[in-house]
Amino acid sequence: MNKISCIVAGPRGKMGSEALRMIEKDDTLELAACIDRKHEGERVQDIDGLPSMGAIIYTDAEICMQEVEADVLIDLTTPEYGYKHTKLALENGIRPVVGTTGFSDDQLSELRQLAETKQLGAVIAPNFAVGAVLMMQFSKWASKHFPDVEIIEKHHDQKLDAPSGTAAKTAQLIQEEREEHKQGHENEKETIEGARGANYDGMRIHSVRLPGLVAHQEVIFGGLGQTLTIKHDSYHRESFMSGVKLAATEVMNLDVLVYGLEHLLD
Ligand SMILES: NC(=O)C1=CN([C@@H]2O[C@H](COP(=O)(O)OP(=O)(O)OC[C@H]3O[C@@H](n4cnc5c(N)ncnc54)[C@H](OP(=O)(O)O)[C@@H]3O)[C@@H](O)[C@H]2O)C=CC1
Ligand SMILES: O=C(O)C1=N[C@H](C(=O)O)C[C@H](O)C1
Repeated sequence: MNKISCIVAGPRGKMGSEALRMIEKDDTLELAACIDRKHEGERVQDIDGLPSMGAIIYTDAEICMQEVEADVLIDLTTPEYGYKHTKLALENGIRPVVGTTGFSDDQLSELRQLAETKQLGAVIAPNFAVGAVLMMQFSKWASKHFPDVEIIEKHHDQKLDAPSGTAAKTAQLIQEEREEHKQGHENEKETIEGARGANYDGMRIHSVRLPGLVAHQEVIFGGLGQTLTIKHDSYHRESFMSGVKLAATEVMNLDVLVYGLEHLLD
């Protein structure tokens, strides 16, 4: 069986380097090339801290995607470049698997449309950890019975986007499930701006950023005389890798863009 050949964008990053280690050990995936901001023309194995892999690094994403024969782009970069890389991949017949968070709704719609026009599979997943996907699904279900809900997400202090992609996706899933609902006191006033967090359709999202954290989320539901808390913790970035592999495998059988790993799980 042919291996699925992958380009990884962001190979020196916390997630990108973990993805390289996963691909190195995997029998079904292989690394075709990397896209980085530095190290043009060098090999992955020549970069400190990266696995011993011979793939070449490109700093120009367009040239990379035109020159390298690859099935899948795995993007783990920044919102700005992740969006550009995803678009380029679709334009060059390469299926994107995107973990990068922080895309706007308009960007997601545009990419969905492009994938449809090209009839090319794409997976954009704000969280590749199976436990986090279940946490989001359980939260969606719970909101049917407990419409009063707040989300607390906690991440390492190097994270660029807030709220996290996972929190935004959780809020969207809850919005789809619960009836139209106003929560909290109608005369509530913040005496310090931002005290009540971000407002997504009346749901509050609180973003904590601290060294020592990896990726954590609690969804708290309040009812009469009770609360329900649904919580997930990623303590290590290995937690995301079975999801990255699943997406890189399943994207080969898709001809549309799917948003969220839940679409690929039984
Ligand atoms: N879906 C999921 O399950 C998960 C998603 N994420 C998301 O993945 C993304 C990356 O996270 P993380 O690894 O923690 O972040 P890091 O900052 O550790 O890594 C990002 C990497 O991308 C590189 N980069 C920046 N611009 C470019 C470019 N133009 N071309 C190629 N590489 C570039 C950075 O280089 P430099 O250091 O030089 O700036 C850096 O090495 C974030 O959006 C995060 O939210 C994170 C964890 C899980
Ligand atoms: O930046 C991170 O670290 C993470 N980002 C994703 C998000 O924004 O939800 C997934 C996970 O929470 C880790």
